Amino acid sequence: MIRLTKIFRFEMAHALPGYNGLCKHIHGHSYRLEVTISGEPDNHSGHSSEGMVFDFADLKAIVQQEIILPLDHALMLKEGSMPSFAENENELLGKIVWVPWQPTCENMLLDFAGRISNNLPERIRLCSLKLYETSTSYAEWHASDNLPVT
Ligand SMILES: Nc1nc2c(c(=O)[nH]1)N=C([C@H](O)[C@H](O)COP(=O)(O)OP(=O)(O)OP(=O)(O)O)CN2
Repeated sequence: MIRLTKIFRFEMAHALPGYNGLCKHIHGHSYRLEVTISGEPDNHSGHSSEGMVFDFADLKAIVQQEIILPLDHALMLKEGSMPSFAENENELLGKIVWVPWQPTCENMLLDFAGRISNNLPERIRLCSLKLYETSTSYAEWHASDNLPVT
């Protein structure tokens, strides 16, 4: 088994309503997301992906579609934390992503794990995610910590 990692960046604003500190206000981060998958290299000759576990380009396409396109330069807010009246009238509010959870690194990772896993072929496993919110703060999701209860 081999692990592959691809690194992504996106800019996003958020707020943590009810938080006892500055993060209760709308503020932005340059997020860095590290996505690690694992599988066995495909050594069937003649395929475009010969010798690869999974084409980095295919991993990029999944993460772009599921995470970067919807979240880059967006404002992520918890549902109910702000009236949504002006969204369609003001371009400044043109990219709000409403989520039912507090938009912390932890909850974002739980959401990302589901989105990425659902788009990977069965033979490829999502191993881990690492999300940097600042250069000194990051959260991690590991498949081994999140095994389904049987
Ligand atoms: N467990 C979590 N704690 C905090 C989160 C979070 O997502 N999970 N988020 C925040 C804020 O969004 C904040 O912007 C980031 O926190 P922090 O590392 O404290 O940011 P600083 O700029 O103060 O970092 P320094 O390097 O210490 O200056 C808060 N907590």
